[in-house]
Amino acid sequence: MVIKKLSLINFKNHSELNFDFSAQINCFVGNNGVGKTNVLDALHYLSVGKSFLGNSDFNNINTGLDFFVIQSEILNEEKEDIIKILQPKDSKKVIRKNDKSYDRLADHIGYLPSVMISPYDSNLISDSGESRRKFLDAMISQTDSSYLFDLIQYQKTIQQRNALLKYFAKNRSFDKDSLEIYDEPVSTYGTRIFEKRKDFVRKLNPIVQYYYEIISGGKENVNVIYESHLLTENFFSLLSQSIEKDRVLTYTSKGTHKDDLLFEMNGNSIKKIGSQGQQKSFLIALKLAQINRIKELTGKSPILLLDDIFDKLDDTRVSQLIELVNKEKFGQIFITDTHKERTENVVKRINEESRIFEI
Ligand SMILES: Nc1ncnc2c1ncn2[C@@H]1O[C@H](COP(=O)(O)OP(=O)(O)OP(=O)(O)O)[C@@H](O)[C@H]1O
Repeated sequence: MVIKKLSLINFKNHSELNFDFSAQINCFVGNNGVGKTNVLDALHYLSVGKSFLGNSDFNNINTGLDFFVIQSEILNEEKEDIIKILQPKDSKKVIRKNDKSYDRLADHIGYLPSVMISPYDSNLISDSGESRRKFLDAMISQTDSSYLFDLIQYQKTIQQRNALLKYFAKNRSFDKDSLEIYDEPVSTYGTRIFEKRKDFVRKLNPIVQYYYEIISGGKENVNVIYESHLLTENFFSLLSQSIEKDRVLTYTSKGTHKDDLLFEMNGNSIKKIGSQGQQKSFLIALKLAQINRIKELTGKSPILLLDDIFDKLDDTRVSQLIELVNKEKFGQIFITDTHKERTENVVKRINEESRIFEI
């Protein structure tokens, strides 16, 4: 997949902006706040239909205006597709491929896989389990559309079960049989999600270790560990054991919606003992492993979005990363940087065709 052209209208701070991309490396350079990351965010929209910053779509319309449009020409093997995303200020977002609207956003996921490496990745280490679960889900969804379907159904069913628990609490009543109606669907969707997450992390971990060793020069040993209540108990017994607790809490306390990823360095939590540089290297290794898995599972090279990547890494780590990017033949790459010269030097060292855009 190669993004050949991109046009933005009223997207964030850009009134109108057009790009003709290189099939290999594209760099956006300019001062702080000129809108470089916003261009990467537009590319992220093309991939998964939403902002990577988690903003509501309406907030991404240039302030005070009525709509935004992101349009792109994408080379999909031999043929060219036009992807258009339109967000009016007072109605639903529309995503079209070659003039045909998708019924559901989920149908578009996986068409143009992407991996973003950004300063916000540090939230993956510092935030609660929810952001790591979202990361894991986004990663698997890009390679497996039935996973996304199971996830949506699972979340709906858990919401319904929680609503019933709240209804019981409000009405000072309880009916175990009605609650147990949810056991079957929760268990079916949840167990499938669990199996896929477990398998994905099992295969991801050695690749993270491989990349971390290259980036860090083999100094520390890292691990990605999958944590789930389902590792020790099946779903039916989890639900029946926690029924009294759920009744008091008025929500479902056990299940795959509580899964987490543990990031370790030399057997300790990386959050506690990792320096900023080590954490950043780990996150890059994690993302490179993500690219590797997506490539293996879909046969597509995901587009790589590198936001401010060179800021916190020392020169050796930057060189190692560049060598890696060079050697592994990643897909199309988009980089932002405030230093034009640094970008030019980096790009020179990578033996690929490139374009630099001053924003
Ligand atoms: N909906 C919007 N309408 C107008 N401007 C917006 C909107 N959303 C964000 N912006 C502007 O976009 C700018 C930030 O853009 P962005 O984060 O892409 O900058 P950047 O070039 O990556 O900066 P840095 O080098 O600091 O990371 C800010 O000036 C912000 O006010």
